[in-house]
Amino acid sequence: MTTITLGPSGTYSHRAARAVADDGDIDFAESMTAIVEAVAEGTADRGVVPVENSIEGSVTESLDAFTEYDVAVVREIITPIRHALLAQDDSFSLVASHAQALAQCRGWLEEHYPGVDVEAVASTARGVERARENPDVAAIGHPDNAGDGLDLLAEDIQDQSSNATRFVAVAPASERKEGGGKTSFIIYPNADYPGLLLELLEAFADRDINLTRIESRPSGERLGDYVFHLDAAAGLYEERCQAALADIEELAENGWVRHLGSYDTETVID
Ligand SMILES: O=C(O)C(=O)Cc1ccccc1
Repeated sequence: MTTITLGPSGTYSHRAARAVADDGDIDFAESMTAIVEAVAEGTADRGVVPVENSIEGSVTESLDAFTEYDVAVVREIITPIRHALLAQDDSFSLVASHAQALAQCRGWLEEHYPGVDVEAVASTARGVERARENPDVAAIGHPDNAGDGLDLLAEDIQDQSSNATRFVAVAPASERKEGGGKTSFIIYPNADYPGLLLELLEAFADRDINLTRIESRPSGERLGDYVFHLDAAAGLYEERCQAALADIEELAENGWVRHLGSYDTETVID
């Protein structure tokens, strides 16, 4: 079974993917969209992408890919993220990393290297590659990337000590499950009236279903028109969850509702 995730080797996504790929068969792609697309088109069996970080919030590219491609969410992996600064020595003038990592360490960088240039690259491991090639470049990434010419200049440089990222494993849509403690929905009501969002939320509240997350993303159709990503702490095997789904489908009769399936959560510390 091939699992695809953000590469090259050594990214945080790679670490999360190891928990999914028991056989170690892991392929790499350069973007969240490419990972979700590979699963939707059948070139990989599983994809592992980050969806949310406790400091920086949503990974919007992953959410938008779930709207664009029909896939199932089959697992959720929460993992603590501890960033290190890696370089050949202290003489660097540029810090290269994934935009999320740069944002999670913004305060630390301003305090310790004020005015240093930053450059967003496709992944933390891409930044590590750049730093290995060029003494002017430092990278932010997992400390295990040190060695082979790269020193650990500082560890635990994230702005909050409890920095965690939620990853999901996606599978082909045909593998959607009803069993699991959580369910993800994407709702496009294609409507705009006072109380619409309240009614969508009531479908869950009235049945005592806790929502763990709601995020609006622009639909791309027109300004002020949104797609809602909603995670509920209930499985589709539960009657109350099916009833909530029926309600939101009715409310979104001019648009669409997609459930990405039910799944369980696990915390992976490594
Ligand atoms: O670039 C990586 O290593 C990723 O997997 C994306 C990412 C970046 C920062 C925190 C969590 C995930």
